[in-house]
Amino acid sequence: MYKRILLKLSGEVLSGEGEKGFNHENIIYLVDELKKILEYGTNMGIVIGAGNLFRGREMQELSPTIADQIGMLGTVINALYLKDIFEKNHLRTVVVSQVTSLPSIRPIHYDDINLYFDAGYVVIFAGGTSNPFFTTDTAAALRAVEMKADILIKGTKVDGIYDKDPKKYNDAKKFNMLTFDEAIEKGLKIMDTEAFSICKRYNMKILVMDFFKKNNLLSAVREENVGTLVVPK
Ligand SMILES: Nc1ncnc2c1ncn2[C@@H]1O[C@H](COP(=O)(O)OP(=O)(O)O)[C@@H](O)[C@H]1O
Ligand SMILES: O=c1ccn([C@@H]2O[C@H](COP(=O)(O)OP(=O)(O)O)[C@@H](O)[C@H]2O)c(=O)[nH]1
Repeated sequence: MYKRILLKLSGEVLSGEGEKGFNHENIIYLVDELKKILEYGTNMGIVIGAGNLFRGREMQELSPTIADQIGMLGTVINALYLKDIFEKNHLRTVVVSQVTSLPSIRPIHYDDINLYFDAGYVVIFAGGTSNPFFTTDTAAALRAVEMKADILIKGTKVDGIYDKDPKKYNDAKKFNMLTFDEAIEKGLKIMDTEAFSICKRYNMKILVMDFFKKNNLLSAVREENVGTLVVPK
């Protein structure tokens, strides 16, 4: 069983696929799925996206640098929203970020991360990488390496990595396992090349799995055969 994981969740986990905003049922589903894992004492870092609010590339009328800063602020909004709901459901949570100074957000200090985990807190990393032109997948790769996670788990709306987008092609074939080099060479669009290449450099395994299937996250953390694993060799 993995002891320390970085979970990357798309903003749409909070709204429902293709929706905007917050859907309480979806968020309670997330809380329930996390509780099943946290009861084992698993150290849990979360990088949350902002697709339920703003994606830089969707704001064509704006300059990309501004649109992306709005996108990053969206991840901060999601992180604070989650912190409150988590705590109302008895999950102690700390939000850390470099992009904003607000009373409920702490700066990222490496020395503190272990203290938060030891005290049983979920750590939500908000604000992406702090730079425009990146995505929260790349932030997840960075934070996974920084917090020395056993694995980066991308919880998403498909059940793994395919040779082409399974939402567009019925004949797409799923991989059970592939290497970072294969993922990069094949140009698989499930994650950014930047994220794959950071994980490759630091030997950080990635698991892509269907977050919307009940108990799937627990199976993933128990190292059962779900989703697609991306490994160094
Ligand atoms: N090779 C691929 N294998 C699996 N999913 C893929 C692939 N290429 C594109 N996708 C798409 O990537 C999506 C998941 O990425 P996700 O990060 O959740 O999206 P976003 O970041 O846009 O919210 C899936 O819905 C799927 O349609
Ligand atoms: O390091 C980062 C992370 C995110 N973003 C912006 O924040 C938005 C939301 O992140 P993402 O698209 O990764 O969210 P998700 O699709 O996972 O919900 C992106 O579209 C970018 O505009 C950014 O500029 N830099």
